[in-house]
Amino acid sequence: MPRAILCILDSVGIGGAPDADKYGDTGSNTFGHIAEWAAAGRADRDGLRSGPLNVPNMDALGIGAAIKLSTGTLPPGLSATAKGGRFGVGREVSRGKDTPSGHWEIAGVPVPFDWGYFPQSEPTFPPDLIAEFVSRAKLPGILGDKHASGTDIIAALGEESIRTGKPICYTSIDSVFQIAAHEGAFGLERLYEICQIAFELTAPLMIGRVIARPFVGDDATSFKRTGNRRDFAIAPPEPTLLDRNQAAGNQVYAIGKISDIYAGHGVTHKIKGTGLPQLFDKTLDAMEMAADNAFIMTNFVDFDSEYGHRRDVPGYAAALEYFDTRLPEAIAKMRHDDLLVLTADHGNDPTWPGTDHTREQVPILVFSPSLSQGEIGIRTTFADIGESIAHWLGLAPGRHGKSFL
Ligand SMILES: O=P(O)(O)O[C@H]1O[C@H](CO)[C@@H](O)[C@H]1O
Ligand SMILES: [Mn+2]
Ligand SMILES: [Mn+2]
Repeated sequence: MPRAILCILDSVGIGGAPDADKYGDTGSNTFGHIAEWAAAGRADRDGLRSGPLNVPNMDALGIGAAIKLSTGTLPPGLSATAKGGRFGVGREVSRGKDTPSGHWEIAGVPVPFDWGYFPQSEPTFPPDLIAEFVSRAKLPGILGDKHASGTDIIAALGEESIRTGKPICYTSIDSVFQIAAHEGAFGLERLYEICQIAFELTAPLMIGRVIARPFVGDDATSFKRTGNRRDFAIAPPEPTLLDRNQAAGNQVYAIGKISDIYAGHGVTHKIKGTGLPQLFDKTLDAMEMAADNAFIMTNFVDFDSEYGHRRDVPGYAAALEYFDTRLPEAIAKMRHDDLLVLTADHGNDPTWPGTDHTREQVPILVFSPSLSQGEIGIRTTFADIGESIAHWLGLAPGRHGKSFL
């Protein structure tokens, strides 16, 4: 009986989105630019990595061919043809270039509405929203109240936050209200409690997520965010592939951020993890445990949060190379009728200006021991990924997208 394993390499875009101009992202290409920089010796870091990008396993599944299909250009060091599996390109119809939009559409539900966003001004949050938040959460006030990179704002305001008991509230070009506070001084449970209050206040503004960003450390030089991040998210507007597989009586393993991204809907097994090694281990564990017709979905967030937003090209390259070294373990564990799909939810080109996501097409790399090699072309919605998995698992077709299997 079939099973499906869907790996979201968070932010691993491959350029070429036809509407990238509306986002100021024309020419961005996360994977392609990393390969170019690596080939030019611009992704070297002592003790971490050096030289051309070394991803033979993803290349065999068709990453080079997918990038060529997406952009017309084959990045250096990659192959124009796949050696196994089916490769293609995903194009997003949802307007947001954010994590929930990408994930929901991949799971068969394009986002039909516009998210709320906070303006680039400072303060960024509506004063009445903050007044209500401070009052309901019984806070002495807040810090931040602007667009910021999470690591930078913790370095800048973390000490003051510890001293005053005021949490750091910030946003980005995504539909987010993020709250950073010290795990010890402020308290993790207290942080989650105020995030829940903020979520209730921001949901009517169509803000997609409130994100708890706990950190530890003694001062600006040692502050570090922990794996206790938690996303309080608006639920998808229709049943996703997760709901559909659960409703059919099957298992749904949600690994890493997945459960948060779908507001827990359709999840039968919620498995948390931190860092690429652990997330990969947990995916392999799930492959051991999963029953017939199970759907296993993992979000590998580090590509995005640790390297893309940080504009860290060597770090991103090393992360791709690490993931690639682990791929044969997943393939070795596959049963004859298991399906493995690698894709991404948006781009986050580390060579691009700023620190935000980039509007890109994404790779769709599909492999099963029982599937012949081939090309699936440029799919005009990410929902084709979810529909293909639904088809593989024997579920009835959904409302959006078409199976390529
Ligand atoms: O800079 P940090 O805190 O990592 O924030 C990033 O993480 C958020 C959620 O993925 C994005 O909206 C982006 O702003
Ligand atoms: Mn993402
Ligand atoms: Mn991100």
